[in-house]
Amino acid sequence: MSSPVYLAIDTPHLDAALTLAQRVRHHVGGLKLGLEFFCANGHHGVHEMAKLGLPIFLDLKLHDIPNTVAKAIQALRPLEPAILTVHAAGGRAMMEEAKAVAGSATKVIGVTVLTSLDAPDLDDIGVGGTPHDQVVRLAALARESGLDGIVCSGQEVKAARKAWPGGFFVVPGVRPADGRAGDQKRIVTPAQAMADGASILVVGRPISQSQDPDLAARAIEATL
Ligand SMILES: O=C(O)c1cc(=O)[nH]c(=O)n1[C@@H]1O[C@H](COP(=O)(O)O)[C@@H](O)[C@H]1O
Repeated sequence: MSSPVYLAIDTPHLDAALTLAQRVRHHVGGLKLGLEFFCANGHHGVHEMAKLGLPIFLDLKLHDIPNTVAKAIQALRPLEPAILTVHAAGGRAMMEEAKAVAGSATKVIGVTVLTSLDAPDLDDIGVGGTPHDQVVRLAALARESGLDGIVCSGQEVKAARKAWPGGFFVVPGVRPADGRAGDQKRIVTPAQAMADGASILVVGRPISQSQDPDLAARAIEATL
């Protein structure tokens, strides 16, 4: 079975991205290409990364009016990503449109509450309640809107999975027990996230910033 770990490729440099992905390709299950990579390398960069043969998760976190998001997704269709993200806070109509225009082989996933935010951060942007409550609320909305699943932290995935047993749950912000949190605020270990119902994990710096990325990927895999 392939690893549930998707490697976050957070660099604007295509050569560095290819080198890193080649080093770890046998110990990760897919590659996550985010805004930093896509803004610098566009469709060409995605095609180059896809040549490595791993599933591509295109993490653009689209968030705009329904028409604009739908048109953006149409423009991305030739890339046939396995996974594509939109912000669940964009609302029901936006998510419905997103799912309607995405290719049938693409899972459209709603980002709920970023793992870099905690309760005071939500308060700052006028969202009352806890991250947990907000994740559960947006997960229900994403499900009703026809999406395939959500992104949430490992602290909420158990509750989200319980409410949506057939959902696809993406968990970033995971850290090995001795890992550095950096800007992530709602972290759990990879093993805990999987035990609580994650479908896949997104791991960036614990692998990419390691002296030996392949060893770091294998060490994480061994804990699962
Ligand atoms: O959608 C994501 O992948 C995502 C959502 C979220 O809530 N938090 C989050 O960290 N991510 C992404 O997951 C990756 C985490 O990277 P590290 O913190 O370096 O492991 C980054 O590429 C983020 O863009």
